[in-house]
Amino acid sequence: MATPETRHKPNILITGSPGTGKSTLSQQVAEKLGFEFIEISKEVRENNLQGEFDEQYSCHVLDEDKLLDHISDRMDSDDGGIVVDYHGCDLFPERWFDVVVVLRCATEKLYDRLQSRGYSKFKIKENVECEIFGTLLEEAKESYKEEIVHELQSETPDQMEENLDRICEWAAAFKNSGGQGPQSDEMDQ
Ligand SMILES: Nc1ncnc2c1ncn2[C@@H]1O[C@H](COP(=O)(O)OP(=O)(O)O)[C@@H](O)[C@H]1O
Repeated sequence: MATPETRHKPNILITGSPGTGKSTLSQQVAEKLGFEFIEISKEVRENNLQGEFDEQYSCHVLDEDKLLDHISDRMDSDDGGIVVDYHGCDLFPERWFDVVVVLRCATEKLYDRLQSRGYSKFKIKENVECEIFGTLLEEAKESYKEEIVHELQSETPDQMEENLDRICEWAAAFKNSGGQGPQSDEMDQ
């Protein structure tokens, strides 16, 4: 079972409230680094990993056990080099990730992004509140070592580009440290 000490390339989790830009950024990071991209919502849809249907949110609830089983071989491999995108982080084993990024976005912008997706008023309110309370950041800090958790603003295309560069630098720092995990002083520059 791989750990940050044995992994050849870092595994990166990109999390945040829906609409903060996770899938767009994750795709770019994976492309730039030549890493595999696991978009959890797509993985769940394509592999029938849903649980029951939630009427209020008008979507299927995730079957967490099925999902973890489904991706565990890849996540526990010593190869590493996987970018995961999901609006949650406490369901994954802590050992799976070397870098955890929490994307943040101002409420008005997030509201507009979710509205243009055609979300119901209820769903927009729930997701915007999740962002206001910083729920995902809190969850990430409770689930992973603080030094690997990074909060990044994701409101403008410039920020998206800066975030891409920073994450790639952290991935390189992991490699330079010989698979010992990125050093916190290198990561916070
Ligand atoms: N930093 C950003 N600057 C401008 N637009 C962004 C930014 N991040 C995301 N977006 C836009 O917001 C929308 C939601 O992004 P997406 O990546 O689907 O979010 P998520 O995967 O977190 O739900 C997309 O239309 C995307 O282009």
